Amino acid sequence: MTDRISIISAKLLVKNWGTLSNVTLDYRHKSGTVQRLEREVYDHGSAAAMLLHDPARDTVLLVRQFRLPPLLNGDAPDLLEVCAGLLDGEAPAIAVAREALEETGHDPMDVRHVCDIYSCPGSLTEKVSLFLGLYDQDTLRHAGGGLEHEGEEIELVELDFSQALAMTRDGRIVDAKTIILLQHLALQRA
Ligand SMILES: Nc1nc2c(ncn2[C@@H]2O[C@H](COP(=O)(O)OP(=O)(O)O[C@H]3O[C@H](CO)[C@@H](O)[C@H](O)[C@@H]3O)[C@@H](O)[C@H]2O)c(=O)[nH]1
Ligand SMILES: [Mg+2]
Repeated sequence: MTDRISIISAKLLVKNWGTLSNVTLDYRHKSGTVQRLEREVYDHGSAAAMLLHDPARDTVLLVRQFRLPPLLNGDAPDLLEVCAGLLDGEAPAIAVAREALEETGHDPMDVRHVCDIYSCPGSLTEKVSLFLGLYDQDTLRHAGGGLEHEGEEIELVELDFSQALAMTRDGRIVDAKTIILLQHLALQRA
């Protein structure tokens, strides 16, 4: 790994949809002291997400869907997000195009990689590749809505960009990847 860190063992706690492991490691502090630590890590693979923007009308196309963890944390469970999905072994650019089509029905144009983020680096191995893409009436292929047989029920929500940005400030948009992409678009035109 690195000369600061030695992985001693990784004990599999749960292998189901994702994999939860308890990792034992030796961490050498700057002082030279070596400390044995245990950390639980959840691995469900990496992901990709895309903000769809229509520059002519200055709108964005988001998706609203049920998310269990916010509900368990005492928040509203229907989150407004950019379209996104897990990689399923694909390259991020391929996966994000597939997810955009499944979830929004659009085959976006001029897709551009923005940055990669660790969504929760203390607990998850997941790295999310963020993209910006353009949509309009010519990129529409079908109604979208996600895959019902996988338990998805996705509502498409089109908003004026300024309204979506305001919603990141008043708590109506709380998903990190969505906030980052909306702020990226705002910075780009500032
Ligand atoms: N059987 C089973 N299926 C699951 C489980 N967890 C999720 N799924 C299913 O796996 C699929 C995941 O859908 P994707 O569109 O590929 O991923 P996503 O959930 O949209 O993930 C994106 O958004 C998340 C929330 O912000 C992000 O956490 C993630 O990184 C990614 O960006 C969905 O059909 C969902 O129902 C589980 O524990 N068991
Ligand atoms: Mg998804």
